[in-house]
Amino acid sequence: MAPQKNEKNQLFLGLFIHSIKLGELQYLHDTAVCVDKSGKIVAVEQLFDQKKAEETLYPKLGWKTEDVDVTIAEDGQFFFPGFIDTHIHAPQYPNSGIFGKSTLLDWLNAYTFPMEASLSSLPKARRVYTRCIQRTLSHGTTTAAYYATIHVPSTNLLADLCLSLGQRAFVGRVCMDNLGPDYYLDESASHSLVATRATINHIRSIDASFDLISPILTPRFAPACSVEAMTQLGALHQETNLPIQTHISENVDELKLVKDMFPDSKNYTDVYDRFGLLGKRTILAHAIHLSEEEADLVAQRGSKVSHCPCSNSSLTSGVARVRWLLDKGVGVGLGTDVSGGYSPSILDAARQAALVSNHLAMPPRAGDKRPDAERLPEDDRGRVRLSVEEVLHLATRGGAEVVGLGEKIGGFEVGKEWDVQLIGLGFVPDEDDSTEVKQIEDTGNVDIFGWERWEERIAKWVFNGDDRNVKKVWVRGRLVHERR
Ligand SMILES: O=c1[nH]c(=O)c2nc[nH]c2[nH]1
Ligand SMILES: [Zn+2]
Repeated sequence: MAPQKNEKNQLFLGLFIHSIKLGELQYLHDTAVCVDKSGKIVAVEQLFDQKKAEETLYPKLGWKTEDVDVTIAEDGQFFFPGFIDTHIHAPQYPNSGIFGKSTLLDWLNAYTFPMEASLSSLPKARRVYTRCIQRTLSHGTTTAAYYATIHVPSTNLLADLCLSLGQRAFVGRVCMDNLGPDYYLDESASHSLVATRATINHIRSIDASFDLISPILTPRFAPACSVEAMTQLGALHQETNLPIQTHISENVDELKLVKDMFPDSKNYTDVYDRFGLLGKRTILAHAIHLSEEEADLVAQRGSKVSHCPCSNSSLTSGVARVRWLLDKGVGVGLGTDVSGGYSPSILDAARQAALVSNHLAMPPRAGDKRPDAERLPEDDRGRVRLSVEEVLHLATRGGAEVVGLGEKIGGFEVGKEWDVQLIGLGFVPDEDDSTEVKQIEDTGNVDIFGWERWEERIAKWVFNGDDRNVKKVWVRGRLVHERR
């Protein structure tokens, strides 16, 4: 197995929308984008006409008309960079929506460990992982940073399935030799390392240069890893420079646990730092309760944060201060954190990131002791709110930086790879008074378009859109999802 090659060059015509920096979307109307057989963007020109593209662009690129597939965005449709899910647990997918009134530590024991343990079964792993990949692709996720389970064969299977279904992915065998139940625990630190190396070797055997699928070192979180395990993972990172993903500062009981278990460390962030696990390639999920000093250290080390608003609300973990992190220069992306988060959609995560930031902006009630709100000077309350343009940045270009692929994906520049979704918003012209039910089915739930500015349409998409609006999805130029 190896990443598939495309048989033809491709021409895409129409409207392209992407984030060019935090808070700024660029609208490229009447534009042509050429993508070569390797899936790379080789030309971006403002000229909508297919004939003109054939006459002016093809000769420059050495293309012949019969060797090119053409995709045109119709009225109400636009090309948008694929979403990047910087934090998702594939084996927890069947638990989506089941969390009751639990919080992190009891949720892990009640729901999560039993489900993850059951994925030692390869037939079950195949079913669950296939659905998880297909579902996230159908929501426009072209790259995912996956946690698998402690089992090597099913983790390797997740990597195989991502490759064959065409989703760009980071796949991590979960390291946990502590805290978990007897039935779901690495035997020892050294066993944990051997198993991690086995998955790295497997991924190298299916995608030698980690072009589409990359291994990622995955200490579950500090309380689940012994000192030996973290020492060895730090050394493995030093040796391989592979990316790292873990959780940090999600829940107040977790913080107490970390304090008790690592009395010599100054704080939670220092635990990872001591073991060499806090570097440029580290993705830290949640980061809700970090102190000023910890956030400064995260910024200094160049580590990144995966913001998971749906999970943070579902498990009542807290409200992450995204603006505060961004102001410190910390790179932030979005994560679904399935199944702490119940939704597989990064569009949903973007929407919830905006709403959760609004909560930070609301003045606290008298007597409210929560530090986040009280610390905020009144003048800053509006500034903590994340705009539509900002959350879409976190969902795409920001996420690409978080997973270390900022040079490769996240926007429409020559040299980037074609990881893209075609969004259809059910354009209904103002004068169309049709009440046919069929029309509603065809357009998804965003059928309220036709009169407003494009900026307003995008806001409507963020707050009302879903997978029905995702018409086609490509990764590296390969069509990996099409809505029929
Ligand atoms: O959101 C979370 N999901 C998990 O599976 C997990 N494990 C440790 N900490 C965690 N947090
Ligand atoms: Zn998680």
